[in-house]
Amino acid sequence: MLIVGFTRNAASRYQKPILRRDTGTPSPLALLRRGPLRTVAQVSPRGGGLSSSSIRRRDGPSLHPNAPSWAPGERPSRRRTRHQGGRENDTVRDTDGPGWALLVPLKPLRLAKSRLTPTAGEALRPSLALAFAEDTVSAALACPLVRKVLVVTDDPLAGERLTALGAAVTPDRPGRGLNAALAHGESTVRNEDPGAAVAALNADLPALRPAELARVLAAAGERSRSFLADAAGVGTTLLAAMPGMPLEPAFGGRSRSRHDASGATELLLDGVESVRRDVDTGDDLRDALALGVGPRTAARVRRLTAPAAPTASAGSGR
Ligand SMILES: Nc1nc2c(ncn2[C@@H]2O[C@H](COP(=O)(O)OP(=O)(O)OP(=O)(O)O)[C@@H](O)[C@H]2O)c(=O)[nH]1
Ligand SMILES: C=C(OP(=O)(O)O)C(=O)O
Repeated sequence: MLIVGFTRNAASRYQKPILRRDTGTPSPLALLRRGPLRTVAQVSPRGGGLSSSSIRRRDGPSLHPNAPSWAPGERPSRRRTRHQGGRENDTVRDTDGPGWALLVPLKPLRLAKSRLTPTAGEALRPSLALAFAEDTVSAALACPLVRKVLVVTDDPLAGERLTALGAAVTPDRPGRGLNAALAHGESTVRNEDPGAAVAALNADLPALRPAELARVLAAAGERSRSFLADAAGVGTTLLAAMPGMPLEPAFGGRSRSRHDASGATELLLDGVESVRRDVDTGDDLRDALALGVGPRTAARVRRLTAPAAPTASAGSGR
């Protein structure tokens, strides 16, 4: 009885008043299998797409530039990281502004990404949410301007996996929603490291590229408080504050206008699609796949789109 009551409370704690509708096609798996997705990814001019070969080969290399070339848990040095992204990272140096501490909030996986249920189904949705968070955090840690990633989550599995990647994890102690979780993360970071600039970054950016994040953070380093609008132009994927400036997060729904009204400067940058591309719906996921997603998301999507295994009787009708 106690367990049932706890589960209900936990669910209502993370419930959203309004859920954006998934505008995807009626058949989500068909949507992910459609031709354009594969074609766009295969011929991605940036070389970062999810190729059909990387879909097929279970352990094959991902073409995404944030695919780690180091063992899980082994944090690369900043210098090594800077050269990993090749040409994209060449213009970003450690001296471009302060070191950033990134706050990444993450709901318990069993509740996260509810708008992806029509696409992923109840069974795969939590692992897809985890894959998004792993690819987001992995790319953030590979960004040369980032000196720390603090994940705010109550989820034990996510905490374990993200710690193994090199992130710090703190529980969602307030338990009063996304903005309270971020305020908690901000005070934790500022107590430990008062000289850090702080930025909140959503955990649902599976196409995130370290070099694009570096461009956004370099621009944020020139303003006292700033934000980046999401791909839909309605929400926010990153909110940044320089040392000594309060973050004042106002995420949720139409947060772009709220952050604007709060006095934060909007970062009007081109070419940072991977930082804007949050994934809430099946349509968003298809757009992220076209940009090129990280290796964990690629692997989960492969499971989503894999044809059902033939049964023993199939093909035996000769
Ligand atoms: N720690 C923590 N993170 C949260 C909370 N609510 C949302 N988040 C995270 O904040 C980011 C944006 O969240 P939402 O889009 O509201 O939620 P979501 O789980 O991603 O998706 P939906 O369930 O479809 O709304 C994601 O990284 C979430 O995991 C919360 O109450 N606590
Ligand atoms: C939390 C936000 O977005 P979403 O709910 O679309 O992930 C936001 O943009 O503030």
